[in-house]
Amino acid sequence: MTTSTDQQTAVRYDKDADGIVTLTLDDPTASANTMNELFQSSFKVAVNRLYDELAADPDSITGVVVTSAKKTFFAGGNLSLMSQARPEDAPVLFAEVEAMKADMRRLEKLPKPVVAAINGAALGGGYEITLLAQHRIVVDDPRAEVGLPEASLGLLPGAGGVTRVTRMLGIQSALMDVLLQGTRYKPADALKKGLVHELVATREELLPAAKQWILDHRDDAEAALSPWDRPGYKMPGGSPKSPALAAFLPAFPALLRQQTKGADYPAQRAILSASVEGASVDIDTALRIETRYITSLIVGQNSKNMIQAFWFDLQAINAGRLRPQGYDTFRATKVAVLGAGMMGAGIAYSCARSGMDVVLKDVSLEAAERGKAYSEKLLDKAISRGKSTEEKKAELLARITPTADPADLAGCDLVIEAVFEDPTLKHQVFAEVAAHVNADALLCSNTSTLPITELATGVDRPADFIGLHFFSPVDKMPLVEIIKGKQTSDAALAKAYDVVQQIRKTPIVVNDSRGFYTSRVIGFMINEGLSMLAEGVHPMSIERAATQSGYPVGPLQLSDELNMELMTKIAKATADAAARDGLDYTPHPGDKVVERMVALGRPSRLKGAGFYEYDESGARTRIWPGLAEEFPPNPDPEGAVPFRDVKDRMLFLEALETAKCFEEGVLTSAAAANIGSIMGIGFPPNTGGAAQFMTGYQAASGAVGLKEFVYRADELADTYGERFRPSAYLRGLADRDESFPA
Ligand SMILES: NC(=O)c1ccc[n+]([C@@H]2O[C@H](COP(=O)([O-])OP(=O)(O)OC[C@H]3O[C@@H](n4cnc5c(N)ncnc54)[C@H](O)[C@@H]3O)[C@@H](O)[C@H]2O)c1
Repeated sequence: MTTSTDQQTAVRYDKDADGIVTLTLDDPTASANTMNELFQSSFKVAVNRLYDELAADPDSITGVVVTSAKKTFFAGGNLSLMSQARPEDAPVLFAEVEAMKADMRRLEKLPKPVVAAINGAALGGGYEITLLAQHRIVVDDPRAEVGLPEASLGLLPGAGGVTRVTRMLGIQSALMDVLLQGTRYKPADALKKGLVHELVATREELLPAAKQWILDHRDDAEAALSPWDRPGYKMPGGSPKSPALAAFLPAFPALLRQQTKGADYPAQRAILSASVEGASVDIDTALRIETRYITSLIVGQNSKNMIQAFWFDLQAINAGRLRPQGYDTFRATKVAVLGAGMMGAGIAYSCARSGMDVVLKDVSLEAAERGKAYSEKLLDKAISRGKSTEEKKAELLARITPTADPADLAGCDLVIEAVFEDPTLKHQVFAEVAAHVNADALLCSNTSTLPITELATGVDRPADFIGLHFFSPVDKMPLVEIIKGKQTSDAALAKAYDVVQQIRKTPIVVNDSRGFYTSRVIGFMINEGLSMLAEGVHPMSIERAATQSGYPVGPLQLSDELNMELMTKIAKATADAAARDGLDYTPHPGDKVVERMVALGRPSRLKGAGFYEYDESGARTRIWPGLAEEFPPNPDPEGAVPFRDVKDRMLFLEALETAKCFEEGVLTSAAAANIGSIMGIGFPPNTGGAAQFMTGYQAASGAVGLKEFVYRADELADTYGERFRPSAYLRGLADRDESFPA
């Protein structure tokens, strides 16, 4: 019997003959359920109705099932609205969140059992709704993930998530397993963690199982209470007042700093505080404390920056914003990977994993087989971790054919070249395979620095030639930079975009330039770090400034990894090309440091000697003590360069070069700059990426925007040199209150 009213609602109310009410979340105005106004008002109506019916007849309702009619159970908060909230909106926002949470609390306290029947992903706000239930059943489908990923967007689970998960799992497990990392759990793992109580195999079994649980517990008064509302409830692992936990608690902020390498993530700090402070007080007070923290995060700048990159930009790229429209989706079936070295081996694995047949070609069969053995090694590791099986391994390896014979490339509709970084050799290998692969095969080069337009002169079909820049290690790195040469056709670009998505990586698209976007820009951060070394900044200050800004590693470590011999070669090639094209080229002050390290025979980790010392296994042991003689640190720690400037100089120079890439048309989209810089070259994720760092820059005064960025860049230029001076283009954008193209 359906008793829904005709009025528009996002929460349908149906009662069956057993007195079980099913609340079905089903927003008629959108494809997914979110915490919009309609949902909030519909939820209030539904909860009021439950209480009204029970007031009239306490036996009229046996229990409540909460489920959803959408593909995902519930998609969470409304991020578009959140990213518009300003500091002055805080009081209104606080009241709105509190009102919503009051209704949620009423459902939780209903004197009848509530069961969540989770039919699809319940992340963030979705999982918070299920926490109101005393029993959670989820369909065992890998898409039905549960968890609270808010931290990855600079937010916290502020609709009761921090408070209830803390009470459910205890402070330590709540923070470490669920809240701080924002981990998403597949159903079986969620069951193991205690985030859900029961799995069913199919969607069809979900409602019957939920209703059965209610019928089985209809006479059990405790079943209607959440654990934390039951008499005698004790928090798992103890409350902050219990001596064991009290002794351990002071270590948490340090642990967090260690995890983030000292980088500032306001959301993680707020989660820690909300969890611990909330655990010391009654649940209603705890929920209010949580509301205070979420309000301050929503109106702050950090969440806006992170939401821009990790939500809006990623979504746009996945939906094809950077792909030319009007071309059919391309699916590669057989790929020729030329060169089975470090990159080729990884590319072969990634392609085979996505189902392509791979012909892996090197100069000898042995070299090609060594490349294939890399896939075997990765798969053995995955099996030992329970992430793959012998059958899957056999299946994947069977798709990779190692060879030295170009005739084996017959039928390939895709070519990815990854031989040595030498334009003549690259021309040669493309010429060698041209007659064997399909006449319309997409031709891609994985060069990391050579301009695509020049490389394309070596093939008959430059329109089908494109750069596909992978990052190392290929199997782990999520990004591929697609480089469009002058003659590359839109059709080829669309195909390349599809190929990257086919191998389940994220594409960014840029126009041709030496070093494209990523390789070009990261060099500036490294060089700036090294030039500060020459200025007398202590090497550890430089490394720490980088990691405290949110870079994964500092510029000295990065130089050792990248190999300074290679960096010298790239700098020389760049200078030569500039001279040839009659362009201005100012050597960077950091180049001298690199040259000196090479001359000293300390070029890289690979050679066992660089800025750091390494043991036999290749592990870093300490900064090379001789460095202090080569580049004596200023005895006054702040004397050379104040720490704030050490941080800003690296960030700003990388950002300013990003702006130059927009100016030159290398970059045409802020989404590409943000995602490319974060996922490809480790630009600090908490900034939202290199473009967002400029447009969302927050000055010490609290003011936000490109104008503030330009002002600070001018300050740096006045002190440290003209390379920090914003260009007329950037200044123009700031003056006109404009931004980079989305
Ligand atoms: N190493 C990185 O981090 C990285 C990142 C992105 C792009 N790249 C680019 O990828 C390419 C390969 O780099 P790598 O690090 O894998 O180098 P590598 O030295 O590990 O491998 C190169 C392979 O090419 C093979 N090769 C040489 N001539 C060949 C020929 N005529 N036919 C077939 N194979 C031949 C070599 O035998 C070797 O196995 C370079 O252009 C490099 O700039 C490297």
